Amino acid sequence: MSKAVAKKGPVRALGAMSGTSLDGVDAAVIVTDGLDILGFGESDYREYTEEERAVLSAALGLWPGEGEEKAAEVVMAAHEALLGRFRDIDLVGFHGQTLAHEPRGRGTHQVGDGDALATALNLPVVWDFRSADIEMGGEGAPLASFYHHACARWIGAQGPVAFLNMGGVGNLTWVDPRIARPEAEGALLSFDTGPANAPVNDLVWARRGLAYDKDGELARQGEVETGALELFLDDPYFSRIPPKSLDRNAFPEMMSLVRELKDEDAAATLMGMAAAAVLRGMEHCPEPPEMLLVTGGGRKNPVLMEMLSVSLDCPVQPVEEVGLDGDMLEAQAFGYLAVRVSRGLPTSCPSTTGVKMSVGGGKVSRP
Ligand SMILES: Nc1ncnc2c1ncn2[C@@H]1O[C@H](COP(=O)(O)OP(=O)(O)OP(=O)(O)O)[C@@H](O)[C@H]1O
Ligand SMILES: CC(=O)N[C@H]1[C@@H]2OC[C@@H](O2)[C@@H](O)[C@@H]1O[C@H](C)C(=O)O
Repeated sequence: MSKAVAKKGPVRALGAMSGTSLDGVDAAVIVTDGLDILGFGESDYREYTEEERAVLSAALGLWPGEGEEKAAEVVMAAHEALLGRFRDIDLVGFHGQTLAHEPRGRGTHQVGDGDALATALNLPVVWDFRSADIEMGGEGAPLASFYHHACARWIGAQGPVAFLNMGGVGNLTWVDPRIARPEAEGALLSFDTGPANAPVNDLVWARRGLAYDKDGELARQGEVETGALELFLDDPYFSRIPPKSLDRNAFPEMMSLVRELKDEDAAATLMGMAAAAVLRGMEHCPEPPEMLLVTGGGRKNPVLMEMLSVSLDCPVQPVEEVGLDGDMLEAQAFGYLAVRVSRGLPTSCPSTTGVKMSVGGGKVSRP
């Protein structure tokens, strides 16, 4: 093991996440011993160009060997350029780009090669975080849950809180910080709530050539079509007991449900579906959280935040309200998880992914 990974105290880990909304790569430094957050460092972002996004979008659903080379090139070039800007890094946590996710079938596929990245950066790289969990019967997602537990302790939460990540897909982690170890029974419950921003992005791209509905401007002018919403909520996914996870395009019927609607109503309805999926998800919490802390791009959408606030009994706040960075939380999570993997600590457990027993997923590649 390289000296940097083996050293005992805190390390400066660089986490990188290329999420399901296909907007770009986030990278952030976190200082941690794999248990506690000891500090935060620099962060940076590399947006995908329109051409790159088109390549990634066309590769969604592909499995290894099915012609994903172009997507791999896009992902690797973006990561090498972005991660090369950072200095004094001990270890990299590289999530890659999820192209396909079928935990009960073919597994999960994040494109990107950790071996090649380790060589390019001359640093140890932890990657392929999800496969081991799936091999042991888990969903392979969500994985940020253990980091959310560290966040809840870092903000000094005294009772249960919930983290909601509204990226392309939504995921929720209920945390009881009074239980010190995340893998201990009762400390965590996590699962994907449903589609979040991805359907609205797809809609405004197809109809208006926009990457996303900025500040919910389009949705704000429309009305939620309740018939479509009810049909969407009939899907058995929402009553399934968590843990559970989703592929980005797991609800293809959403688009046909709004096909006949004018742009404003279609955007409002898709946003309403994302919010309603969260409300259904909240019903699975073991006890009501003291607050819902929202991370990911969706927290910047006032229409979505309003939909959540009016329907939930607890305060709904962006994570910035408690001193965290909602643009970088997932990137930090994969830095934190990389340190855990390098130290043999678990990264998921039965209540976060449904895995049979706690598991530390992830390969370590050295330069
Ligand atoms: N000002 C804004 N108004 C409305 N929506 C926004 C705004 N800013 C960001 N978003 C939405 O958030 C998305 C990006 O979110 P984020 O970066 O959290 O996604 P991700 O990391 O790709 O996803 P995931 O967490 O699912 O992997 C954008 O594609 C857009 O839909
Ligand atoms: C398979 C996969 O990449 N899943 C992502 C996706 O994006 C959000 C949601 O679906 C979550 O399950 C996960 O990412 C977060 C960061 C996680 O693993 O916690």
